[in-house]
Amino acid sequence: MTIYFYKVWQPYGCFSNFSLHGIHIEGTYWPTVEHYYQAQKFVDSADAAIIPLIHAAPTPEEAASLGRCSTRQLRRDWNLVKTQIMREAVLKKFLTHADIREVLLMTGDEILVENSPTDSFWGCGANKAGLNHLGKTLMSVREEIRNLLSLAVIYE
Ligand SMILES: Nc1c(N[C@@H]2O[C@H](COP(=O)(O)O)[C@@H](O)[C@H]2O)[nH]c(=O)[nH]c1=O
Repeated sequence: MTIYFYKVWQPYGCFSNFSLHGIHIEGTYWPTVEHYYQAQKFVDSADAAIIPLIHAAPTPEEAASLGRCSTRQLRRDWNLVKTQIMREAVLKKFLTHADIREVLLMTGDEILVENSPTDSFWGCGANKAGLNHLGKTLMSVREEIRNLLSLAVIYE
């Protein structure tokens, strides 16, 4: 059975990048994956001054709104690096927080889909045929954590 998620307050809301699960990456604490992801858009770009504002945004919605401003200049390699950046952040989130790691592992081999009606890159889009890269990232992270746990048992 496919598992759909989207908003934090809906079922499986902890799979949303807007869920309030902080991550430490390279010495910096980010309040949500969304804060980190939106800030990475501007690393080494002419608009890098926005990064501390995104970092300090009081909510992930505000972080996303700052990062989505169409007049700012994104880093040139953004389309090449964004899925890897997302994977690193999502992996860190589920390695850091044991309670939601259990929720992810309990989904077994079910297909996970970000049920975004507006995003057919990270989600499935309104027609449900989108690329679902966030769902794919979560499934890949689930697999990696399972492998890490089985290695931990072997070397115990
Ligand atoms: N969950 C969720 C969203 N989806 C998230 O938006 C991000 C994509 O942003 P961008 O690349 O700037 O279009 C990505 O983290 C995706 O999972 N968007 C929302 O407006 N509200 C929400 O509750």
